[in-house]
Amino acid sequence: MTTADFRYQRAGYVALNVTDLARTHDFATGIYGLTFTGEGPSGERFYRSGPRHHEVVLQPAAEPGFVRAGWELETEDDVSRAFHHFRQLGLKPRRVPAEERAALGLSISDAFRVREPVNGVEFEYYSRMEYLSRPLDGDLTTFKRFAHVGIGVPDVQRSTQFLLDNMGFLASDIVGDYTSVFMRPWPVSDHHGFGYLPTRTGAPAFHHLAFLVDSIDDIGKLFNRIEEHAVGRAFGIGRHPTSGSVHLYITDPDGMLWEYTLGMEQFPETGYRGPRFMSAAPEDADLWQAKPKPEFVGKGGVVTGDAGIDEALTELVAQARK
Ligand SMILES: CC(C)C(=O)/C=C/C(C(=O)O)=C(/O)C(=O)O
Ligand SMILES: [Fe+2]
Repeated sequence: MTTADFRYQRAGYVALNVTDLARTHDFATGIYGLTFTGEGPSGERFYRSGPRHHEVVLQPAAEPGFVRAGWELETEDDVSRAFHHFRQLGLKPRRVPAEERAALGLSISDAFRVREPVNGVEFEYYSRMEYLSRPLDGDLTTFKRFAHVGIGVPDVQRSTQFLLDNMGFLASDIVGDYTSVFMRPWPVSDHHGFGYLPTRTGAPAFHHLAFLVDSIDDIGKLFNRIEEHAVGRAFGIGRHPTSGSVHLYITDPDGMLWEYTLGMEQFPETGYRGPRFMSAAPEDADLWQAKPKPEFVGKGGVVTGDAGIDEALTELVAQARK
């Protein structure tokens, strides 16, 4: 159980800024294997691996980076409780206007956005995303679902503590002296839906996104596809000691990291194990001794904005940073 009185259903989606939408579109569909859903009114493009309207949003921008993570809650009541929970905390949640919800496939859901105050990372909450019955494109990969996003931050421990204390997350594993922490939005069973990792810039930075795939064939085929198309490989094929998943990280045209992950540990709703304190020694970094390449630090910033963070939050932010 967490201290939050709302329940998560799944890690929903990630929105990214990209500098060349056409090139990243070709990467997302032709290399990574996602299906293009369509374009929104501001030129943003939606991509999916299954029936839900989208799991990735790509927005054209001057600089690459993370815009927000979307979280599906179990019911509309959960969305309402979450909204009041964050408002009571002083976090200033903002409702997503109806026109924007319609573009996001959320016409019959309430939806709001809120920034965690330690770093300004934006989360969106909703409960009902449109299902599309039309078939997926192609057969490059058999996906299970969108899995997680990783963000680099200056203070992993403080950042984690805020999510555990206030945002309904549980820690699954802690690497080193809070070098990285992998968290799950309770009661979602996947080992993690969100991770904090070291930042390469001193400021919040995008690290990677990941989708769960169905079989080792999907990982092997991606490995050969990236070689054929001269796409960069940042880490893998390997196996994470933390979630136990088989992984392969590749770089998109902006150098941002997209991971395939296979077979991660599943947690029960209650009676789960506590977080483990994992060794951060390089020789413990991968069960198959895969070595991260220099590109594994990632690329891209985090759009932190300042909406919702004002003087009323100074005390909360100061506490969270202490
Ligand atoms: C090498 C990194 C820090 C690491 O430990 C990654 C772990 C996992 C996992 O356990 O699945 C990730 O998904 C990840 O951060 O990509
Ligand atoms: Fe990952």
